[in-house]
Amino acid sequence: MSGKLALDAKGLSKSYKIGKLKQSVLKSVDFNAFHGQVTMVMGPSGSGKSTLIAALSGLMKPDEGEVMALGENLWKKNRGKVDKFRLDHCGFIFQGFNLFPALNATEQVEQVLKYCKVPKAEAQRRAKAVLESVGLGHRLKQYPSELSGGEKQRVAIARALSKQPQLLFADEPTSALDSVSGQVCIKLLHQAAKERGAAVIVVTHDPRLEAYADRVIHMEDGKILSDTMVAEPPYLA
Ligand SMILES: Nc1ncnc2c1ncn2[C@@H]1O[C@H](COP(=O)(O)OP(=O)(O)OP(=O)(O)O)[C@@H](O)[C@H]1O
Repeated sequence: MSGKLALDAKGLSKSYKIGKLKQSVLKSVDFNAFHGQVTMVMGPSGSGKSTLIAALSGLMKPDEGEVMALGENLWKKNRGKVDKFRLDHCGFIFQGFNLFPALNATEQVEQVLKYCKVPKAEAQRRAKAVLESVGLGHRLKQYPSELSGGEKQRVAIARALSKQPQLLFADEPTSALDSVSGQVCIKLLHQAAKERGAAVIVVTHDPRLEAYADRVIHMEDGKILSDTMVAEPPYLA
């Protein structure tokens, strides 16, 4: 699986209308990502990174262009099938963690598995195992208000990993974290690519994360300016 094309997008364009003004946010962008690789998307604020992720993951339909995701033409599907694709194959990690305040760490993960129709006993077993794998075996019953920022992000990562997605999207996953927690977070994403063959796409401003990237893409003003394969990622050194 590793090294195979997971995402292949061509000619993605998107504009937003604000009053009478039309702002072009993606300008015919071609993008691809491979299983087993961490692809980092960097660029200034407003350059279209989050919009690109949204178009690649089935969150927002582009005005033009095509996304082949795991061999399927994503935007040719009807809304329900796009949602189902996202549920079955995509994991998301966001800057703000997006945890439910009323659920403890285990329940956060079980909730997602319930949506994926995993039987209850299996969901309980998997939630515990995945939380242990991100180093939260001692925080299984804690609520978000009782967890540090780094721990909350690890719950969010556990939740995203629990359904074993082939496509993992992280949008500024470390920006609310101190550098140690940020490193733990990126190492877990890196592990998902290397051990499970997920295609991991990370939008970030954080240059420290480049050390874990197989590929770094720079965006500016709705276009890809550069796309660099890191021949020997520094983390191996
Ligand atoms: N729903 C929307 N309606 C109108 N404009 C939007 C919408 N979403 C994004 N934009 C605009 O599109 C542009 C690109 O936004 P996007 O979030 O993709 O950029 P970004 O590179 O991810 O920025 P940041 O690094 O600040 O998160 C911005 O100017 C933003 O204001």
